[in-house]
Amino acid sequence: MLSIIPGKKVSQLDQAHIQREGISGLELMESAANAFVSWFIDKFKSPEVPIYIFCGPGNNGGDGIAIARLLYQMGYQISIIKFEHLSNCSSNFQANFNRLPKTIPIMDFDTFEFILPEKTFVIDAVLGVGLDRPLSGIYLDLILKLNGLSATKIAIDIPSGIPSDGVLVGDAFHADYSVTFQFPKLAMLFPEHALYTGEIIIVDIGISDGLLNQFGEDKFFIQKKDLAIRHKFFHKFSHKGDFGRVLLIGGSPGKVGAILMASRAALRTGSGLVHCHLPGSESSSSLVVAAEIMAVADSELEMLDNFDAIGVGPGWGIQNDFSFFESLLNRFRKPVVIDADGLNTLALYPHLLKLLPLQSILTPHFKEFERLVGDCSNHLERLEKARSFSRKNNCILILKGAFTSISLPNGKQFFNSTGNQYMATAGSGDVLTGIITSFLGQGYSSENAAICGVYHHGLAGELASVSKKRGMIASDIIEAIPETFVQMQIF
Ligand SMILES: NC(=O)C1=CN([C@@H]2O[C@H](COP(=O)(O)OP(=O)(O)OC[C@H]3O[C@@H](n4cnc5c(N)ncnc54)[C@H](O)[C@@H]3O)[C@@H](O)[C@H]2O)[C@@H](O)CC1
Ligand SMILES: Nc1ncnc2c1ncn2[C@@H]1O[C@H](COP(=O)(O)OP(=O)(O)O)[C@@H](O)[C@H]1O
Ligand SMILES: [K+]
Repeated sequence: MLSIIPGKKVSQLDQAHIQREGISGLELMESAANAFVSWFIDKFKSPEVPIYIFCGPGNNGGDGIAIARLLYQMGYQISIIKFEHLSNCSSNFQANFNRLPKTIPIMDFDTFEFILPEKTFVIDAVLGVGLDRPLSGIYLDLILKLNGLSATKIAIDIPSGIPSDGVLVGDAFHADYSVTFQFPKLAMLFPEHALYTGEIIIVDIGISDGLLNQFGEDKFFIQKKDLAIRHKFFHKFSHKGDFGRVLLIGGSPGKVGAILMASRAALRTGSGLVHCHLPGSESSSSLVVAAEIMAVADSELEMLDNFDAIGVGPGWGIQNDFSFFESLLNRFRKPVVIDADGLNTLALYPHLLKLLPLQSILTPHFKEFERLVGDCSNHLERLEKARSFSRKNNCILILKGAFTSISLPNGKQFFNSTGNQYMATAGSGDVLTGIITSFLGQGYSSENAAICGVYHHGLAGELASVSKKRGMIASDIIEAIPETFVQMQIF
């Protein structure tokens, strides 16, 4: 699992890597510059478009200088704009500066006129994780000017002005792409910064996962390679029972679709038997929900222990009479998945939280979460509250959105790397409930069900949106679930 290192520890991490590999800081900077350049030339093949690289005085600026040299040697048209007298710049900046071919134009910020051709690249190498205060003075002046340009804007490591682990105060560089070294910086995952980071590209500069883990604390970015080990594998003789018998509870007049989508998602995730309970149904014989889904009537809910996992909430309606929910939580002692109106009911009757089976999984979006814990002024506070909620209630808290976070009772937080904006469509959360319930029913631990669940859900959204884009609907995500297993070679 890729550790997200706090900004204040990055220079220690770099030092440890330098020592372990027996290389110099300059060589590490060269790796960072090479990693950036490989991405750049792969993405933008045309050397005709001029590139302006704005370099601050620290190592972020040093990266910019090294990148300038490498791209120049490949035939790109480069101009450098620097801020400080060389003697005020970091030693690796100076060393790279001295290696620049004399033919690269170098300008000082104070005399630079911001008249650029319409089609240009602007590369922000002004400030990186060394930012220690909000932008002001000439730095702010520069960033505001850059933001006004129509160029393609690329940030090195992090857009200048965004604090690596906090929330932006004032303004920052508006990047179309942020090419970040080795791991995403925490703040790049905050919704507040979406317009600043643009697309995030993580490039490898050679620091090992083991070393990252030594410097990491409790935050991780989920990657494809982390998934196989968390999955269960089935064999030729596996039978329906091995794949689990799950129950999805929800739906109410006008909102039956929500629980049906969750149920279909559970089937597509591999559940052996999927039952669906629509409250208020006296007899299951009159209920036809979908060919493969078995309807369960109120009277048939005596033997909850027959189920391997239960998911509750999609389309349920807020339960003004909480006695059914209370009895469910009292009688079913395996982890449950709670979403939507299940969460809203918990917010209304918080004493029910004490009845949650250990390691249950709650899947709120921001609004549902704030109904449970109160308003949050920013994402940092939301993440902190998610961590304490999970600890206090011994549950797994999945906070949905871009870069969905998964908080575990032991304080660890995982951030999902799959998914896209096209998933912001009615019912996609219901699909997630079905996927996670299915994994639980197949015998996955709650942690693995949550991590595999959000990853496959996001990947299904990506796959379905390839051809559908804005027209994607939640049913398309369900139909793409099988392809996620094929892509990841999980059979
Ligand atoms: N060892 C290396 O050579 C490597 C360098 N990297 C790059 O180095 C960066 C970190 O470098 P540094 O630690 O030198 O830090 P920065 O280059 O981010 O900036 C540090 C300088 O900016 C000043 N500063 C901070 N906030 C400011 C503000 N608001 N206004 C004006 N000045 C401000 C600081 O006082 C300091 O002088 C990373 O983001 C990355 O780009 C690494 O990621 C890769 C390895
Ligand atoms: N911009 C986005 N990027 C990635 N995933 C997203 C984005 N917007 C929504 N999603 C995902 O879509 C799902 C939406 O869930 P939710 O808000 O509960 O929707 P609904 O109530 O309509 O089912 C969540 O899993 C969320 O992570
Ligand atoms: K930067």
